[in-house]
Amino acid sequence: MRNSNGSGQPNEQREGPVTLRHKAIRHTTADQRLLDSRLRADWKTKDAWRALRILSEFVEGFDTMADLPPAVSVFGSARSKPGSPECVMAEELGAALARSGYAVITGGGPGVMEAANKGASEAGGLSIGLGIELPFEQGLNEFIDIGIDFRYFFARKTMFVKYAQAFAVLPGGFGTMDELFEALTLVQTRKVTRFPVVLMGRDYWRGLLDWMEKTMAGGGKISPLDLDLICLTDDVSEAVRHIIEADAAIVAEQEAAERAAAERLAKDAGTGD
Ligand SMILES: C/C(=C\CNc1ncnc2c1ncn2[C@@H]1O[C@H](COP(=O)(O)O)[C@@H](O)[C@H]1O)CO
Repeated sequence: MRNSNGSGQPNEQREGPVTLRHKAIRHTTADQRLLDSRLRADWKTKDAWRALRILSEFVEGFDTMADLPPAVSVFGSARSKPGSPECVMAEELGAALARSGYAVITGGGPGVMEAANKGASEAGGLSIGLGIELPFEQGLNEFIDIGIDFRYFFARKTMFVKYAQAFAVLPGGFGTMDELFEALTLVQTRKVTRFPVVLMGRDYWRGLLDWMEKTMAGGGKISPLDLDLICLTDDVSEAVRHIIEADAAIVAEQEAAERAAAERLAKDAGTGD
C-alpha cells in the first residue's frame, strides 16, 4: 500500500501485478490472510491457490536475481532519518561495496535501506530493493535499479540469503533482528555455507553481543564458536575488507573440496573401485 492521503489511509495498494485503489483496497496483507488462524474456513478453498501465488513469487525472484553479480544484503531500521549516524554509515557502506564490485540488496524501504541503496547507486553500483507488502508500506525507495515487490515475507527472505555473499546489519528494530537471527541460524545449522555477518555500530550491538556471550553461550544455549560468525565494527573499510576476505576464503575452501573430490574420483577409477 502506498501514499497515505493524509487520513492515514493508503490510497493505493499493490498486490503483485494488481493495483487496488479507493474502495477496492483491502485492509489486510497477503501474509496476514495466509497466517491468520481465525480464517480456518478459507483454508480448504483458498490455500491451494495461495500455493501457486507463493510459487510465482519464487519464480519471479529466482529469474530476476539469478543474473546479479556478487552481492551483499544490507539490513537496518526502516525508521532511521536521513542524516542519522546509521544512515550516514549505510550510505558509506553502500558506496564502498559498490566500489568493490558488490551489488547491494536491501528491503527497498526507507531509513537505513534507502541510505544503503543511495550509496550504492550514486557510486555506480547495482542497487536492488526487495519490497514487502505491509499495511503501512511506502513503496520502493528512489535509489533502486532493480525492485521486486513481495507479498510473502518467507519468499523474500530466501532471496536475501540465496543471492548474497554476506550480510551487513546496521542498527534496527524487530525486522532487523529477525533478519540477523535468521542468517545466524542458517549458518549455525549449516543450511547455508558459512558466510560473513557484519554488525555495524559497536555501541548499538554491544549490549546484545554481551548478552549472547554471557547468557546464551554461558548458559550453553549456543556454542561460543557460533559467535565467531559475527564481525563487529564501526569502520566501513574494515567491514568491506572482512567481506572480501571471507568471500575469498569460502571460494578457496570450495575449490579445495572440489579438487579433493576430483582426486578421489580419479583414484577410484585407477584402482577400478
Ligand atoms: C516502518 C515504516 C516503513 C516500513 N517499510 C519497510 N519496507 C521494506 N522493508 C521493511 C520495512 N519495514 C521493515 N522492513 C524489513 O525489516 C528491516 C527493518 O525493520 P526494523 O524493524 O525497522 O528494524 C529491514 O531490513 C527490512 O527488510 C515507516 O517508515
